[in-house]
Amino acid sequence: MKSYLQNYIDGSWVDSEGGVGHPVVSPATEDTCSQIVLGTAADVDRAVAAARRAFESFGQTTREERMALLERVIEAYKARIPDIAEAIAVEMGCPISTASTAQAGSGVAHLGQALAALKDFAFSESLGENTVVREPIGVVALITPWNWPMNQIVAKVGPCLAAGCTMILKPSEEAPTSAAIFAEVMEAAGVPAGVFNLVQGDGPGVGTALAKHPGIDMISFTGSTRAGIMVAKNAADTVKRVSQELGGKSPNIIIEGTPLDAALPGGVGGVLINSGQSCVAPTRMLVHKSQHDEAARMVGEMFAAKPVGDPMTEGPHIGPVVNKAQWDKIQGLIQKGIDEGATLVTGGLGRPDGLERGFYVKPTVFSNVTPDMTIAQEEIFGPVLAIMPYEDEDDAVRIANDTPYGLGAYIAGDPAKASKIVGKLRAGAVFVNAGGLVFDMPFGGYKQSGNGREFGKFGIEEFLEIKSVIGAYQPENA
Ligand SMILES: NC(=O)c1ccc[n+]([C@@H]2O[C@H](COP(=O)([O-])OP(=O)(O)OC[C@H]3O[C@@H](n4cnc5c(N)ncnc54)[C@H](O)[C@@H]3O)[C@@H](O)[C@H]2O)c1
Repeated sequence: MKSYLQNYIDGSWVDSEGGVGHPVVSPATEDTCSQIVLGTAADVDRAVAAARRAFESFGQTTREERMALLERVIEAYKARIPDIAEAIAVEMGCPISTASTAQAGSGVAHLGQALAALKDFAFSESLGENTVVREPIGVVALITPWNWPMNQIVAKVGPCLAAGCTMILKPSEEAPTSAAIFAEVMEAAGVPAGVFNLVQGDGPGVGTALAKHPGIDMISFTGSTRAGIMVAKNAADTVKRVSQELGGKSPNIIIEGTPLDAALPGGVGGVLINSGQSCVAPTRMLVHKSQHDEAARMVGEMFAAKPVGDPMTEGPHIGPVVNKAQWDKIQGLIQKGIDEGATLVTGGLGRPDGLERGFYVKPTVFSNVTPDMTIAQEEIFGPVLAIMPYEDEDDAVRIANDTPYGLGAYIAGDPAKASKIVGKLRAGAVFVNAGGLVFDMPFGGYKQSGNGREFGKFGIEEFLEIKSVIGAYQPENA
């Protein structure tokens, strides 16, 4: 795979000022598959200066100009989907079929939704004699994770362009080459110099420099709650807006009496896709005590039947988890589940049979998990499911809400009964007999899962400031 040893700043690929090389390790082979250069605060200064200059004109563009630009970006993006998918599969281990469809494919969906939302977005509204105007906030830093790397990048870049902001992207150092290909997409689409900039780097280096930078108006952050808090603290001195899309531990309530053969597969698929490395994965399955043991048996069989293998081959299997640190963390949490008294239904410690190399994890199910256990509270980010028995509906809601997170919640069963629960769940998205993202619906968390909302018109709103114009005024960009 190609190495990317430069940053993309002010419309050109440029060397880092003082950056050091960083090997990208394939989680399937444990070998170096590519290399980037971790940028520096000097690179951030240069990118911010370019983005500030570009904002003077890009912030004044018309809706039609930005729509035409987004159309060009979509076309350029489509041409690179195979390259983006391959990069994702190699660098973070998502099997190539899912990397092509769900991962790389999501880029077209997000850019398309940004374009559709921009078409009739209300940038101004009259209030009596006066006018409320929504304007681009300015220069935005986009900090993204490795798990759905392109989905997270494009969910920010599309609305950011639509709003008229200029930006600096810092992708995860774990999945940096798909982001570099995305910068090539922006170059090919003719995005004006300085509007989109890419600075590769890690959290303590480039991430911190972005969060603290006085020339940046907003940080749009997706990642762990731990890092999101550090970003907000570092951004506080410059009073920049911080939008946080953070971790999750989503409950999946199986309503009492629901036939299990229909209710279970959706939740199982939601955990296993991407080897459990999805912020909104339904990783706690809440089952009435009368159906708990049967559900555990059935889910255990489904997990045991899931093949695990090479991400570069087509098929229904799952791949490895992203890196050794993550593999070690998951092993530690599986051990905690055993130590704290949960019932190990299938999977467990170590690699699956026949996979001695690569960060592969056994699809693992625990049952009889109680809310006080570590595996009921912490985001594991691996193919590990906790099945938790509940007494009655109130108990299910209490358990569902009993973590610091509030990203997603799932309900399987009778829609009338589900409807009574929806309003009691402290989560930013509730999936009723459904799963998967809907790209024009707002996406974001309650509680420590964050404070932002992304996707479509809600994504555009994130990147706008509100201006009151008191008195006679005729907006040009209504
Ligand atoms: N809510 C959502 O929309 C959403 C979507 C995807 C992933 N996530 C979450 O992301 C996490 C997994 O991703 P990850 O391991 O890459 O997360 P992470 O927090 O380790 O890293 C995310 C990004 O933040 C950067 N970063 C790390 N420390 C930083 C700091 N101190 N200052 C500035 N930047 C810093 C990283 O370099 C990376 O680019 C999970 O918790 C997952 O739930 C949330």
